[in-house]
Amino acid sequence: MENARISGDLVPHVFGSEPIIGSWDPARALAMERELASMWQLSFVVPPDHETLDFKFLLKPKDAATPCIIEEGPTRLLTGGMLEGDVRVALFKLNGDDEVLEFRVFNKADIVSPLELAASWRVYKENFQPSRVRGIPDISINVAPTHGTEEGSAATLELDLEHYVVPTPTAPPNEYAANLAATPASLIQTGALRTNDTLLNDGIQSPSSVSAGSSSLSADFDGHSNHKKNIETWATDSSKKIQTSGLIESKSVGTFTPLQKPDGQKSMFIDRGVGSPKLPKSTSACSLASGLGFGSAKTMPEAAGAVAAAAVADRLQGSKEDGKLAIVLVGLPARGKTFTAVKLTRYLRWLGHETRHFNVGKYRRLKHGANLSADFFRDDNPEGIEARNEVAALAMEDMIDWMHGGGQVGIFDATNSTRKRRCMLMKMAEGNCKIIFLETICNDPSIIERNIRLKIQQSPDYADQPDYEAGLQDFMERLMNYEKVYEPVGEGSYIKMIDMVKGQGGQLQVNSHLTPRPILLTRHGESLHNVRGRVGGDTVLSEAGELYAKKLANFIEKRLKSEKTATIWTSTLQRTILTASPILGFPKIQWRALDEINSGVCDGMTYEEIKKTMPEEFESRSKDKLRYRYPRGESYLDVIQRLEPVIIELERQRAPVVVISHQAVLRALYAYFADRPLREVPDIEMPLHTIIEIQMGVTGVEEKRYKLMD
Ligand SMILES: Nc1ncnc2c1ncn2[C@@H]1O[C@H](COP(=O)(O)OP(=O)(O)O)[C@@H](O)[C@H]1O
Ligand SMILES: O=P(O)(O)OC[C@H]1O[C@@](CO)(OP(=O)(O)O)[C@@H](O)[C@@H]1O
Repeated sequence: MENARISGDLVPHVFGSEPIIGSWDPARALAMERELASMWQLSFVVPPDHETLDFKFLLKPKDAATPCIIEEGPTRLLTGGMLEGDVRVALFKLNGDDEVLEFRVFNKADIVSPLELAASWRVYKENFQPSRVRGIPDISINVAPTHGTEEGSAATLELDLEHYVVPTPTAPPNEYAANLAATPASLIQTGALRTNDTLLNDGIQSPSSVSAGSSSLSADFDGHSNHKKNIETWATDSSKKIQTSGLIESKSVGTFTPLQKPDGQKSMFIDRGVGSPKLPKSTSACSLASGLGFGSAKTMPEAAGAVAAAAVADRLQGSKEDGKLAIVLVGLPARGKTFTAVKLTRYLRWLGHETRHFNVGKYRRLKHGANLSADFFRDDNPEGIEARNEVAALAMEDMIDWMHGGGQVGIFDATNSTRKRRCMLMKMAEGNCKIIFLETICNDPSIIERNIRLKIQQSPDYADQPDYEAGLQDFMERLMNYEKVYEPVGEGSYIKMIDMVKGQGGQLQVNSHLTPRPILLTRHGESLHNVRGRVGGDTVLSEAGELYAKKLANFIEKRLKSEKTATIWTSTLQRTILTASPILGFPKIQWRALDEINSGVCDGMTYEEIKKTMPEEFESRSKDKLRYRYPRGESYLDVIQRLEPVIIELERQRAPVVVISHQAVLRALYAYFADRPLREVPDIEMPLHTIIEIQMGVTGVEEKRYKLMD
């Protein structure tokens, strides 16, 4: 709606037939947002086949005591996202009809993708119903600002967003960035580098044409682009960085290959072993893209499997200190191995593992150049096979050397498409590191086609190939050569990611010798408040509670005696800390997130007292115990939300954990492992003096209960 004259103390609203717009209650109308000085807007998602939405506009004065002003004329009807009939102006009579305010009305409907629609509508429909019980609503949508929005503050916002652009603070040099492109030591030491490729190295050794740390590079790119560039090489300590104009992705050093730019200029492409976005090379590439309907392709969902695989590898890895793990990718070309390797590297680093990505394709290009035809990859080309195995071995040597130097998880990125090759790698790993194979399998032709197009556009292998079709032809031949000899993984520890690339569906098959480890859940020993039936509080243990604490310590000593290590987690309330105190020999960690549900104003009361003194609270809680939030306290939903980091940490633990916590908290934790639905959480049986053992094997979750005393 638009009206240049409206003053700030009348806020346009929408009200009508659906609960989201107040079910015809002006007091619960939905406020419109001020887009511009004179434009107010409200946008929301409705299913395409939604029942007709009846609504009207109304103006709500800031002062709640003043009545709303409802627009003149019949109810407006919204069907399929569009207004029925003519979009008439909205007329409001003010000051006893002496004045009429007129708004122009605009209506625009966009189709949002089924994914976005389903996500937003389902989430609203199912989970985020405004809480119907006493207490603060779980969410409130578009509540009109109650204070502090001075008159027209939004209107003063400059529309030209560039006006607000500030320089991005420069991040300190990141030694990881060089990782992907650092020129492999094994190739430099063996002098195996191609001579006519000009190399910037990481300062280990400088080929004649470039002196490490030189401030300029004279490179012979096809003769006619022999020009000086202001460039600094990137020394191993990455203290220096490349500064130059015209370079693409100058975040790392590596081989430079001239890149065809549309205006015929030569610039330099850096081979980091991973594709980096480049300008399309020829119209055919564009037409193919649009032909595949990728013209408007949004970014594809992240490789979900990579994170899942990392979680498995993270558990396989064992305690961070001494584990060495090689994650060896397996898969045909264009199955997203490198894409997955990059995500895996980033995620495992985030988990705290010293991780590095070794891309064998990069070794091959460095040693044999980036312009090898499909023949090089034929299974009846002995030189090709010899050369490919040699660079794979060189990469594996580098990885093992790196591990001896402190590296923990190496991501070995190559097709590794035969049992013979994988056997060679397992032999090299013996005594140096564990190996887990990560096979990416993609059966979706549209994804494969998309990957191939991107590969030819982005891969260093085709950086010199100006003709997209020729590149495509060659790559398809290369693919055929690999398909002829490809042997799926069936040996050792492995994870198969099957069609997981779209982030929807697909499956992860894990065959690895993950030693399952137990998680022991138990409430604290009986507390003085438990004896008196009082909730919350922070009381000490009763005599029975103290006896339980001793029995628990004996139990844990026996149950975990074969474990190298374990940890004891408690809340910050003394009834759990006192329960843990007799346990010896294991580190104890106090989590505030494990504190009992906060009963707010009811803390320390019995249920009888609550029922007598706050009947409406008691009534509300018994009606919806999941969503009910104690005044100035928490709901079970609040407890569940604050337990997410605990769950993530429990999933990552490789050693047993003993969780000593509280009734409500343990109901929520147990529901996660036992896969119980949300609505059951507040009523799950969680008796005192009982230990629930959860065994998290690869096949699923087993449970066992020990009742140590009544
Ligand atoms: N899940 C994905 N989402 C988006 N792009 C992807 C995905 N997987 C692969 N790609 C793109 O497809 C191309 C081929 O993937 P790549 O990882 O290089 O395959 P491989 O290493 O198996 O040969 C690359 O340009 C990559 O960016
Ligand atoms: O949600 P309900 O069933 O009230 O159970 C939670 C209550 O359990 C109690 C005991 O009544 O927990 P705990 O003793 O395990 O700390 C109270 O502190 C807590 O408010």
